[in-house]
This record gives sequence, C-alpha cells and structure tokens, in this order.
Amino acid sequence: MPRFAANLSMMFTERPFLERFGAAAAAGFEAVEYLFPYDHPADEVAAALRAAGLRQVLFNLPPGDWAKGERGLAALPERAEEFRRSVATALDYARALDAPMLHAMAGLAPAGEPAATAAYLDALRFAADAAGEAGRTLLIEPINRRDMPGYFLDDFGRAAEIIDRLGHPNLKLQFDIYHRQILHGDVLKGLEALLPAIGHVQTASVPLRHEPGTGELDDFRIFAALDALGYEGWVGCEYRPAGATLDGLGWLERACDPQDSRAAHNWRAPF
Ligand SMILES: O=C(O)C(=O)[C@@H](O)CO
Ligand SMILES: [Mg+2]
Repeated sequence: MPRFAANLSMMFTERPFLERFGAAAAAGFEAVEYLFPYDHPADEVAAALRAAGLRQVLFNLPPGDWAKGERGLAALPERAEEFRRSVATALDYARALDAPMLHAMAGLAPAGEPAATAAYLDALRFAADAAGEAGRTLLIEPINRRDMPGYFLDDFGRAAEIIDRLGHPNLKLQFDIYHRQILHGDVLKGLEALLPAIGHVQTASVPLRHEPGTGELDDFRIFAALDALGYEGWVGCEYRPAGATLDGLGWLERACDPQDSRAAHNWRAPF
C-alpha cells in the first residue's frame, strides 16, 4: 500500500493547528500536508513538526486573500508581482520545514483566456525555476468546478499539456483522485497515463469527500493500482472526516493490513 500523509487542514481539526501534528503522529502517520502554514512563524511550525517526529510532504503557496474567496494567484496577470513574492515566502517555509513539494494554486480566471494562460505559464516557469534552485518540486492540481467554480485549472488533460509544454524537471502534477473522479472519472486509466507527470496523489471518497472506502469508488483497489503502477510518492489524506477524525481511521488500518492489502494486490489492475 502507498504511504499516507495526514492532511492537517481537514483532519484533526478538533484541535488548534499546531496541536494537530502530535495527534497525527499518535494516530500512526509519519508525514503531513496542509493548505497553508502562514498564520504561524515557520520556526513554530517546524518545532511542532519535529516534536511529533513527522515529515512535511506538501503545502500551498500563499493564495491571495482566501477569506475573501481568492484561490491562488498564478493565472492572474495583474497579480504577477505578488505571485513572485509568494514564491519566496513559500520557499522560506519549505526550507524551515524541509518540505519537498509546493502546490501553486492558479486562481479564479476564465480557462481559455489568453492573458490568464500567458500569466500562468510565466508564473509556473518562474516558480519551478525557483523551486528547482531550492531543491523542491512545484505542483499544479486540477480542481473540480463544483467545489471551486471558476477555478482556472479544471481539466487534467490541460494540466498534463501545460506540464508537457513547459518541460520543467521541477514541475509535476498533483493528482487528487476526488477531483479526477468528479471531473472525468476513469481514475485508473488517468493514473496510468499521467504517472510520469505525477508528483503527488491525494485521496478522499466521492462525492462527500469523507474517509476512503465510503463513497462510489473502490479506494482500496485504487491504492493497490498505485502500487501496481510503481508509484512511490505519498498519498495525501485530503478528506473531511465524517465524524471525529480518530473514529474514522478504520480505513487506514484496513489499507495497512497485510491480509487486506494482499487481497487488493491479488486483484488484477487493468494495466
Ligand atoms: O482542494 C484541494 O484539493 C487541494 O489540494 C488544495 O490544495 C487546494 O484547495
Ligand atoms: Mg487536493
């Protein structure tokens, strides 16, 4: 089974942010991701991470004014300077947290608009260069239109084309299974086709974004398929627990149970 990272923006939210690290470690996680660390000084977040003995896998660049509905800056031509400053901020935190990956959110902009596309490509080139110099990888993630209406990057094919076009060794795809299923379905074939571009995977049930194993997909077979494909990265648990976080962790026990995972491995993945 893949290695799972707890998403501390959605899990363990019963506690204040800095206490979620210890809770995730106590629940058996070895790594974490979350949306944003910027409400806390980097050294405080790093201290919580280290005290819990966890690894930081991923977080996002500053997205603009989240509370006012902004969802990233990369495709907003008029925010190009702010985007560049946000890259520097994120890299400072990434150094403090030793985080290997950063997600650059595109923002709300019409998908086909030439000015937004040009700004997005410029922004990604700049951020991937800076990430590369710092020994990190930049990620882009298609997000479904139901959860984030108007989000610029709402198509996995377009994300793959952009990564291909930029051809940057430090630019990869964040393949969120939840968004993939809502946008296109065909999850296993999508994983297979896009595997060379994938830097990170995230999981949640569809449609309610709860624990794996509680929705319309067989998430355990998808995890087995990731193994069959040779995916060696992390799988972020970006789901909203249906109840208390700890009460919903039975799926993780099942995913890590050799009996169950052997059964899932015995299933023949379609590739
Ligand atoms: O919403 C998601 O899915 C994410 O992975 C976030 O980083 C962006 O909102
Ligand atoms: Mg995601």
